[in-house]
Amino acid sequence: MDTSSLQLSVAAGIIILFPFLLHRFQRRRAPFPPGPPGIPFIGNLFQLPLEQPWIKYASWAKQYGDIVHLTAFGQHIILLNSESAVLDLLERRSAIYSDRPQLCMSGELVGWSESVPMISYGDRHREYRKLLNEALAPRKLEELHAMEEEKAFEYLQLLTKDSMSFPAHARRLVAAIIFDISHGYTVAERDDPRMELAERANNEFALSAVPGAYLCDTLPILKYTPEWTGIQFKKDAKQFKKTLDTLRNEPYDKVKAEVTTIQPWTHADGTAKPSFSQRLIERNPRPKPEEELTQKWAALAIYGAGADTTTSALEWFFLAMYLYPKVQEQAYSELMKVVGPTRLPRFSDRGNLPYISAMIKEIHRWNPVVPLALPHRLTQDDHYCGYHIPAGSIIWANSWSLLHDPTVYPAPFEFSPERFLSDNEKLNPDPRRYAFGYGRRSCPGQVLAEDILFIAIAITLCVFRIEPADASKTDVEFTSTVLQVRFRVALPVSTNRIPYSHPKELEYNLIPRSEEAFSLLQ
Ligand code: HEM
Repeated sequence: MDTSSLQLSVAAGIIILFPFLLHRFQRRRAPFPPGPPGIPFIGNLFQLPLEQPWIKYASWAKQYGDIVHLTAFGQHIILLNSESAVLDLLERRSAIYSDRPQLCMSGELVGWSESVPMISYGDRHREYRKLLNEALAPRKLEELHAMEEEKAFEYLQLLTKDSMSFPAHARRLVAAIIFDISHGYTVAERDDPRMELAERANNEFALSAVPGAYLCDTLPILKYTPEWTGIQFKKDAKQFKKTLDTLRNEPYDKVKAEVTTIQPWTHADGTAKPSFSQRLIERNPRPKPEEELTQKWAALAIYGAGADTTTSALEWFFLAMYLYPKVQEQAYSELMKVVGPTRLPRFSDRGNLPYISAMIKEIHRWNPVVPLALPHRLTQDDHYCGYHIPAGSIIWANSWSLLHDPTVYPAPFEFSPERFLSDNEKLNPDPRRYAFGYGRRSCPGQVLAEDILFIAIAITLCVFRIEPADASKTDVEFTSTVLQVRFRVALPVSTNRIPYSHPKELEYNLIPRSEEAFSLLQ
């Protein structure tokens, strides 16, 4: 090669490689997003708020910008506080932002890391989502409306008998609908063993995910400690795993035993009620062990991820009704105009009840049940808005902050369904876009949740007026527990636990609307 062609080749090489080299150079030079200064090695661990972290995160955003960087023991944490950042990263770049962080104790040792919401992004997750999306498609869910109306009627009857236990009845209603869908199981009127098992599993998940409670989360090597040493965390893991395995296997195995095509030689009598599990078993009568496990986890996810969230939204509805009596009266008057006093509302009325629909949107906006979505995990280094976001970062999207931005939702702390009835398209976008999460991990149960909320809300308002027990008390207290567990343990918030939002307590009176309304329950 002569000198000139060598020079030419070098120049061409530089031109071709320049964008790549520049990108690498920028990437290496790019700083982390700004954030509050931390302590060496420990990072910002002690600054992470224990209660309602979304509020502190929103205030950091005002100080440092829409993308905030924190660390805890070397773990990078990124807080996203604007719509553009959330959608750019979690939706437009969802191929690399859809993983989940894992904990050693609750994830690996107890086994939750295989569950739909917690599993790492990959083939198994895609398989789960395929099964769930198929079963929870809007057209499929319409077939369930009659069953849901029936369960809502039962709930109203129980509420009439014992009006002071709304949270328990709401929880039972949601469980009754969900277990019917997932396993064709009928929940008992009280002390249902399967609901108790599910709550125990949730409780144990909460305990096993408490940051700092188990040293193996900080030093994963400890997981290899043999059981014969009698070490406590191994004993706890064994007990929690047993509960989780029972909850995943028993309901499914019961359906399997009832489907005659599987085991015609047993006493199975073909009595399996139509359900998600029953259809999976019939469609794939001889699954490989791996396929069967996938089916079991998918069936469990409907209860596991759907029950507490939907019940919480109903609690927020209750609270909003007694804090905002004018809204309640407006909803009631719409119901009386469309449904009238001589029957109960049905799904077929929904299209004619715009105020109720706006109220449900406002519940999702006013106090989103999952204010920070679930944590996403970035799988490869990324570069955004001039910042470097390292692979392995835990990403929290502050949905609460987006839903309380006064430039988008004026007077954001007011409960005002009217905001969704105005013609101004620029303001008050549909809050469900944020309340149900993002990208490839967004909630597959949204339509089901909306159905349950609609029927429970419409039917309650037709029969009862909800009043505060003490009208002078107007301040709301929140909790941000891991899950709403029976004993409502308030637990500190870690880098990758899931804070859910609940009202701390409900103090209300239920006043029957009329003799006529009451007689509808007979
Ligand atoms: C008001 C009720 C509900 C709300 C507000 C809600 C909200 C959410 C949110 C914010 C996420 C996390 C999304 C993300 O990581 O970006 C999620 C995930 C999930 N939700 Fe819901 N949800 C509700 C009800 C339900 C119901 C009824 C089901 C039943 C099937 C369900 C099943 C799931 C599952 C399986 C996931 C995990 C998805 C994945 O990781 O791929 N949810 N939900």
